[in-house]
Amino acid sequence: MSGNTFGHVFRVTTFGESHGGGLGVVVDGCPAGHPFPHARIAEQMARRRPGQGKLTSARQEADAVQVYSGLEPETGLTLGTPIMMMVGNSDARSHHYDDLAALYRPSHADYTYDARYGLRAVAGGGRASARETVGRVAAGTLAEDLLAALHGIEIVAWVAAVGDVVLPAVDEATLTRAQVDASAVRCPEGHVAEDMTAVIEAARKQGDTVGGVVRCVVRGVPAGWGAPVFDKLTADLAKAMMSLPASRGFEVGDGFASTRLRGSQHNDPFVKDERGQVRTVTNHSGGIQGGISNGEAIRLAVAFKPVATIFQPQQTVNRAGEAVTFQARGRHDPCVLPRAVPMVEAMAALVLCDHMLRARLATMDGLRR
Ligand SMILES: Cc1cc2nc3c(=O)[nH]c(=O)nc-3n(C[C@H](O)[C@H](O)[C@H](O)COP(=O)(O)O)c2cc1C
Repeated sequence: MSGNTFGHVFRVTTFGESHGGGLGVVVDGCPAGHPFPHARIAEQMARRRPGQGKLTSARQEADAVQVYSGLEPETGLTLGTPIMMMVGNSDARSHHYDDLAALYRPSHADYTYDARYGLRAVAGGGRASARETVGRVAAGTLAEDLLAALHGIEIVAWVAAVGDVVLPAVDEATLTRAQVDASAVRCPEGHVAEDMTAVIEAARKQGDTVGGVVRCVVRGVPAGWGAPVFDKLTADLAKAMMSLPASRGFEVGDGFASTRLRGSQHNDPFVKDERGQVRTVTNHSGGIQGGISNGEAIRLAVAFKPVATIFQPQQTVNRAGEAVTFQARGRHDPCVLPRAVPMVEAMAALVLCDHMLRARLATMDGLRR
């Protein structure tokens, strides 16, 4: 397996390199008859793209998605056949990467790609570049649109920490993308967003980078999605999030903080609500128990590292193993957190859409039309 495909029923294969002809995705397993969400995909692609201001890489890419297959031309409905989406690369400055063929950037993927394949696409970092996520965000937004249409599901991610600046809490029941996008850093609390911006600006001026945490809530997932052993929702979400470039940690519910609680504090008591629905009073579990959704909001967090490309001299070795000093050039993100927000939303949508379709195949009721 090459590791370019994700999902079981709703399957995506991404393709393309950062400085090649373009990048995209083939989606296989999308149900027929769904109105293709062109506008929604364009919106999420705009939130993902570089060139959004001083906090992101200055590379200018329009990232307009072309759809090559899988839609009925007259109606724009999905045909149930593979959907191929692609964006071109127009602002690649490959000469900035000339030195990199012969040396290994510290904490980037040059050495490990060489170790794995014996060669690599040097310019722009090839598939190690976050440009690979173009295909994920396009496919994830289609998945999100299916989840919204069939179950009214809403997915909202936000920047919850940058360096030492931490957003204490938000109202996860009502938070909207508009509130998240009120600041360029994508933190919904104004004064915290300002502090985060200052930290990113300071890092950028020092030629350095800074990491942080994206949190995400998924509202409206019914009880009963997931699988009990290997393909637990927790496990699939962990794999999805940890497949994002620069991700270094993953939590569901209270995550690592749950280790500081007693069972008596962490347990989520069950009650029946006014509609006779089984609910929990609290949601420390993050909406998943035994690998299966319990009908509460799914709450997760992803930690992103301070990315590798800093504009300071660094010690490394070349392909011959000789010690050299490396000085980066080009356009890079001083902090990837604001752009990671739509990527986390997309990966959550891909996992949940796959499990929505799998849940339908799991029972006789789901199979009856
Ligand atoms: C939105 C986003 C933007 C990124 N931009 C850069 C960048 O400008 N420079 C860089 O060195 N790494 C960047 N990265 C991270 C690299 O793609 C990643 O660190 C590299 O592939 C090595 O993989 P690893 O960090 O997951 O081990 C970015 C990641 C994300 C999510």
